[in-house]
Amino acid sequence: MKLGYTADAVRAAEQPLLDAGQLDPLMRTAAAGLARVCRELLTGHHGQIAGRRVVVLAGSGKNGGDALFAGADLASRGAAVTAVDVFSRPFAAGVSALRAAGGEVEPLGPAALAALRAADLVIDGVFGTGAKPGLPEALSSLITDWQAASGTGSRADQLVVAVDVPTGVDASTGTTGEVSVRADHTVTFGAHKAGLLLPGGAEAAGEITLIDIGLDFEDVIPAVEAPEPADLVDLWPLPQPHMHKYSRGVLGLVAGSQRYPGAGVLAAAGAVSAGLGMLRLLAPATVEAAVLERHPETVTEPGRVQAWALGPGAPDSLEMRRALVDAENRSLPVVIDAAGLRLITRPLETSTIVTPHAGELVGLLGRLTTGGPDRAAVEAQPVTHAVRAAEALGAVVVLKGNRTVIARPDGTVVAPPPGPANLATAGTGDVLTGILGALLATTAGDLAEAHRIDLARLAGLAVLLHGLAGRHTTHASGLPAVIEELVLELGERRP
Ligand SMILES: NC(=O)C1=CN([C@@H]2O[C@H](COP(=O)(O)OP(=O)(O)OC[C@H]3O[C@@H](n4cnc5c(N)ncnc54)[C@H](OP(=O)(O)O)[C@@H]3O)[C@@H](O)[C@H]2O)[C@@H](O)CC1
Ligand SMILES: [K+]
Repeated sequence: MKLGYTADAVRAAEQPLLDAGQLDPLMRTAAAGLARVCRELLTGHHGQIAGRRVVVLAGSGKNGGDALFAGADLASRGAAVTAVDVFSRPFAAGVSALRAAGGEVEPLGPAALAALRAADLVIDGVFGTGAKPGLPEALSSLITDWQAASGTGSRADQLVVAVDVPTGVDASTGTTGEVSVRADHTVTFGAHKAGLLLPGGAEAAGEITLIDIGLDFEDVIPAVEAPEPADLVDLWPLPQPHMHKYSRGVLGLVAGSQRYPGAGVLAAAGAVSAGLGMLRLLAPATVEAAVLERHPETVTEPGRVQAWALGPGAPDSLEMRRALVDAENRSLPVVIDAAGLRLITRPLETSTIVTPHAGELVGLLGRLTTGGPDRAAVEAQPVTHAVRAAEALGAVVVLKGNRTVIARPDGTVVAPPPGPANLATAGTGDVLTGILGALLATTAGDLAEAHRIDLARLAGLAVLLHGLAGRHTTHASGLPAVIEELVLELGERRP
């Protein structure tokens, strides 16, 4: 799991070292790590370092300093390095090092654009964690003119390496202005900046390398967690040998209707594929019949459950309300999707996950807060609005989109990697609700006991697995079989 920290947290971690007069060694370590990645990329893509054209975009702060020192390293190995001095007051020690190694410094102007276009490698060191919002006009036209073509650099074989954070990306939130650098690779120092793991920033950053510069984050709560496939092996709740069907967990599912029976079938299949003790389905007879045909082990009588999932496929409101009352009365965890979201007008008195897409989040925020956003605002700033909803509801919010983000009421976020484009099809959300329900049912005991299981992290695992499964199928009804296979594999791979 990658952990992301805000710019303030990074500065706070850096401060004791700066107070101890350690700026110079910190920057040397950072620049050495950056230079190593640049050398590896140049050698890998262009065969060698000597003779390759490198352009350093150098701002006036330490980010520019890091880039200039790395440029000096490449120049000393024979690369032709030109630094573009963006603000006419570059980091002085970096300029001296570059010149001493044979590199040149150019002011920002027409020659800079030509150099950028011709470069084999561009090192973006304009802004890092110290950036204030908004790029100056001359800089934003330079970036636009250089990166106008699709992809990152001006040519397919041009490499772009961002120093710490791509310029134009907010290090803490990942929001980008109209113009920002698109990198193939970002080399970040001390800790992942939260913005590199969030929508916007993650796409701009490309692949990320973290360089350890000795900062201590032991007691700092990360702003963002980004789960990775290896986390599934460690953390996915798998059945233990001593379990029986009730201790493994029973999910009560309220999903599907005469009009939308398929959503009930998909939610049920999602739950079964993720693994659980027993599925108890409360739905009209047509939905029951369709689910029983596929999963004859399903129980269709009311009875005790360990968790509830409700909402896919416009199910009966009365049945959903009954489930919510039971969840609140017995402190059972609940996942609420689609039609179920419309029943929410106040925070629920139990562990809750809601799974809106942008439009549904608008409705939720409208009912829970005054002056709720419109859909465009949610799509432009998904993290901000998911967090607002999580705060207002006291619940975990899984805001579904091409980049799903998960917010906790304390404002921290879980950001799984983006799923494949083919998950943007009907029914995939129903499967996700089923998976989430199964996870709640199988971990309900731990949730109640000591809050050892974190709901948002659990949701992150579900979204991650759902995304991985999406790579192997083109439609929602293909997902459950792949999920089942992946879950079985997790069991085999767990040490
Ligand atoms: N964290 C760590 O432990 C370590 C961090 N390190 C490195 O330091 C970097 C942070 O350096 P930093 O603090 O100097 O900030 P940085 O990002 O270079 O930018 C600030 C400069 O840009 C300017 N400026 C800002 N916004 C502007 C705007 N909109 N328009 C115009 N100008 C604007 C601003 O000017 P000012 O407003 O001060 O006049 C200031 O000069 C970090 O990302 C990493 O690379 C490592 O070397 C060592 C360990
Ligand atoms: K940068």
